[in-house]
Amino acid sequence: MLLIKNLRQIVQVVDDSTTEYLIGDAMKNLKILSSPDCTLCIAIDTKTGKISYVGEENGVGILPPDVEVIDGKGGCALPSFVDGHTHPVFAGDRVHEFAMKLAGATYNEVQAAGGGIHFTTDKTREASEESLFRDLEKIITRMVQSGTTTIEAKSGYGLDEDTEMKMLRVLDRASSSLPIEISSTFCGAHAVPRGSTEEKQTQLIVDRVIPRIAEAKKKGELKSVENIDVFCETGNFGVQSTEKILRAGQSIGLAPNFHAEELTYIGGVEMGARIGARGMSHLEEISQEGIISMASAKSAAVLLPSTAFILRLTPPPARKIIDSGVIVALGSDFNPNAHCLSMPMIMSLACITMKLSMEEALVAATINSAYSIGRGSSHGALSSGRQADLLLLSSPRWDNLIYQMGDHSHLINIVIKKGKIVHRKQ
Ligand SMILES: N=CN[C@@H](CCC(=O)O)C(=O)O
Ligand SMILES: [Zn+2]
Repeated sequence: MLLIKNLRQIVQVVDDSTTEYLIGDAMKNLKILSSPDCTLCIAIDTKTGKISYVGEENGVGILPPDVEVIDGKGGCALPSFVDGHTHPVFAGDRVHEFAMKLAGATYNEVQAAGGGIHFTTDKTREASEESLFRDLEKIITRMVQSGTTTIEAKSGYGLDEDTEMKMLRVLDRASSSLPIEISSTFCGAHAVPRGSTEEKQTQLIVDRVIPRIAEAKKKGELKSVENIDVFCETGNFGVQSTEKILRAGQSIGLAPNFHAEELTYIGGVEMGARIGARGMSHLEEISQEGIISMASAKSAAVLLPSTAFILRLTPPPARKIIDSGVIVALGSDFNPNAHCLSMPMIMSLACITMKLSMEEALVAATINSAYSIGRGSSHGALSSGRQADLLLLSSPRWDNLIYQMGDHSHLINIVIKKGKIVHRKQ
């Protein structure tokens, strides 16, 4: 057993192991335990990696002789973050394009000139599997240090069969060997490769790559691939091609979780709701009908505040989306265009640019983002029976983490994944 004691505050988010998400006003009502005398504790069964008790120390019962104790030092505990949208496997960076965008070029202009995803695709095709893994390892170390212990992570910088498979293998290796949990996503429809067409790329994905993924899954390889993604956008994949690809993914057991209505409105959300997509990301240009359809389909809206901020886009109508009862999650969208992997920064941006309250931002970055990758009842909250994925902060209040924008490396003392310490501040 691992016992974390001397805590002043425990942010449980919810105190059961059945709730899968919070919507509307419930996002504001976090379950929080407080003790001015710092008598709160969390007990973890290290054999299962699950939480066995949350509450006052005097209620924990008889401790086993081999109990390991962590002193919470009067700080607070909260669930570690689930990052609902990342592109962490790639070679090279695009700092030169950042300068172009600052000078006024739009995302689509950069891509049309052969940059953007195409630039990163060239570099990623050239890179060896080993070097992609080593780069990913460094990124994941920084994600864990900033409090993230579970991510959704996409392929999508290969676009051809072999490089997409290479990226998925890198993610699979990371998921079994690095201290982070990965829900991998096949995103071979991230862009139409140079020299191809939307139709040809759609056919390639449906006829060749998806069957190859199915085969690999059947053989017990690619254990972490769970989702299928398409960049559904003008100039990339239209609604019809997107539906075809997502349905082909669904037929081999992948959950649709895709990019929709980021730069232009084309009706991707209405289609996604109709086919039961588990999540849709970006949504800057979502329609009123789209919002209503997401609420009734229980599709998570995975909002990405750093992307809208960096590209100077009008942020999605987050208040309207929340007030309409949609399940709202957050993601860092870490990628060579939006090079921010810190979920505390993402929460701060969500509060400032999208008008979320701090409570709503935390719900979106924990239980609701867990829901967007099918882990809503096991991750993203601190209650008995849930996975012991949590952070210990040096501050007495959890919300300092959002308020002290960019200061998370100072505030996060310890990160625990499945009952094991995976980061301790030096
Ligand atoms: N919008 C599409 N895909 C990524 C960007 C990828 C890239 O520019 O490399 C995103 O979510 O922001
Ligand atoms: Zn993305």
